[in-house]
Amino acid sequence: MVDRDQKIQVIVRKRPLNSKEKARGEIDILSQRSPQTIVVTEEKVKVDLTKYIEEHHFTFDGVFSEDITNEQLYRATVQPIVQAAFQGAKVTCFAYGQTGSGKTYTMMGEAQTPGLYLLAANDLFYYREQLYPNIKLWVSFYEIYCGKLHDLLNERQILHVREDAKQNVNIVGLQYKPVEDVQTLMQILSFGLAARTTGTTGANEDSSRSHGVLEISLREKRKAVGKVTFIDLAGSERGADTQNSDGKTRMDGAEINKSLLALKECIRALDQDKKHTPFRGSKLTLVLKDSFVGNCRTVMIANVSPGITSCEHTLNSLRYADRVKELKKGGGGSAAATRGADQLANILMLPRQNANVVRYVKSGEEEEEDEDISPRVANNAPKITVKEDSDRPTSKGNGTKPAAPHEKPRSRIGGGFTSPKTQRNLAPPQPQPQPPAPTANHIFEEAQNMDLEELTATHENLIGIILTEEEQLINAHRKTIDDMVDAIKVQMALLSEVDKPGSDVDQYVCELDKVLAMKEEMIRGLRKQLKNFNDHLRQEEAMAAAFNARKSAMDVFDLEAPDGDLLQDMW
Ligand SMILES: Nc1ncnc2c1ncn2[C@@H]1O[C@H](COP(=O)(O)OP(=O)(O)OP(=O)(O)O)[C@@H](O)[C@H]1O
Repeated sequence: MVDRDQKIQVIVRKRPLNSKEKARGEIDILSQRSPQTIVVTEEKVKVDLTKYIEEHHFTFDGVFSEDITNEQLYRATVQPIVQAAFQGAKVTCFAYGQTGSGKTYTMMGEAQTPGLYLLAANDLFYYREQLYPNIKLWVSFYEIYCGKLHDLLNERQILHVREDAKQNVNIVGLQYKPVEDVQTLMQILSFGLAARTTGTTGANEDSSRSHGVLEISLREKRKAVGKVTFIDLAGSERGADTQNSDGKTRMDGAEINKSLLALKECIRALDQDKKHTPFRGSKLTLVLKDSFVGNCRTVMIANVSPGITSCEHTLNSLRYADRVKELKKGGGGSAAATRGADQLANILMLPRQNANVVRYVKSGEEEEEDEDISPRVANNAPKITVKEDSDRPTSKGNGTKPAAPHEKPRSRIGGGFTSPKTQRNLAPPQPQPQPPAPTANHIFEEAQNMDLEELTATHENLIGIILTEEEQLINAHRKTIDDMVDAIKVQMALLSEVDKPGSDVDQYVCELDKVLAMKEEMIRGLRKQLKNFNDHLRQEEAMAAAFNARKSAMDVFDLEAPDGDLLQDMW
């Protein structure tokens, strides 16, 4: 039984051999030696082909065998900390593990064996009725799939993450549903689960490739009191989908890997009371920022499969869980990542993070320093205005400035296109010369010279950039369409004025020229962004090919593979 004040617990849960494994005659390689220890019996082969057994011992806060029910697991791990949510704590429970290891079974459960969601909900409603009648429960359910957030309770709407001035992370548009009883909560959950993403990979047809995040928030009036969050993580082995020929699957796998590594670092930071929590390391950790700071209780349940064919993945899962709680080694993985990032910047000529993204900035508007990984929402973006709009705020935020004295409207045309603001808006920005992107061949050659760890970190970094750029490109596209519509309105206003008797044709020519130049520039900017994105996609393919070539070479020469820790950190 867990101490209710314990900040972090790492638990291992072993599932029983399933019927397929039994039919294949698989042996069970996992044995629980004590309430805290588990041993993996790995069969190995010597160079002279004689077989031998290597035992791997692991110790955790708790180890639960295949005989344990969901309810017993809940009583021992999550129940002791659930009530803390009513006193302001953020209670978070992760289910980690290989595909098919029992994450969903643990979280959602089955008809006769309700999982942690339902068991916790029962207790939350019980506590509310008995002790906290003024507190209301709200539920949200979303998934993070390939770096994007989808609202599972709202037709998989894409959601954007933003940080406000106080550095609180908000998920814009996420729906929270009020729940008054367990039945309603479970109906909402079933609805959300039906919308969850599964995909097809080389390894398993039904593998879960998304992180599902269920949040039950406790609020008194409109004020947040505490919350309980369950995260059913994507299959941990998905991070190793690097052999796949499909770029999207590769990208998807790398994103999963990145998020799991970032998660590990964040939990370690929480446990070590570090001042800095690297929650920006992935979308998953960014949206969970709140759960890594302040009054938190975190449970990580590592689910493991017992069959011999799962040995490697099981060892990787246990090593991962071990490092989450194994606290005194100090983080070693980030140095390689930093080196990789430097190398990436050098080889690919990339500025760090998102700075490479071309953003269309109208003249007169300063480019903002913006660390927000989500792009601007089109509606908030500065637009070409049709109406005169003298009383608008003149802050940098909407791209306007006060009119200079010499910029008085020259035309009698009523449309806003003659306003000082419009004139400034319509002035095309100066194109910035950019060096040509290195070719995929060049990247491939350079990558061949990197050591495997650096190559991995560089590749991951590039994927992170690509995922961000993809989102930004799509948003820039939307914004361009909005701006184009506005530009058409301006042109229509011009036409209607020029048709009037006594109109100023010179003025018409001048204004039309500006609008057309602006449209040209918008398209040029978008195409530049598109090319940049496309270059990075090709570069990523080259790096994946280089990695696979290097790995095959290692396999051919039967070189000693890096230890499991390193492999886990790599992909
Ligand atoms: N502790 C357990 N006892 C009995 N059956 C289990 C247990 N854990 C898992 N199972 C069974 O194993 C199968 C796979 O479990 P589950 O779907 O929960 O895996 P998963 O880790 O969520 O996989 P994925 O990542 O693909 O979603 C299911 O049929 C489930 O019923």
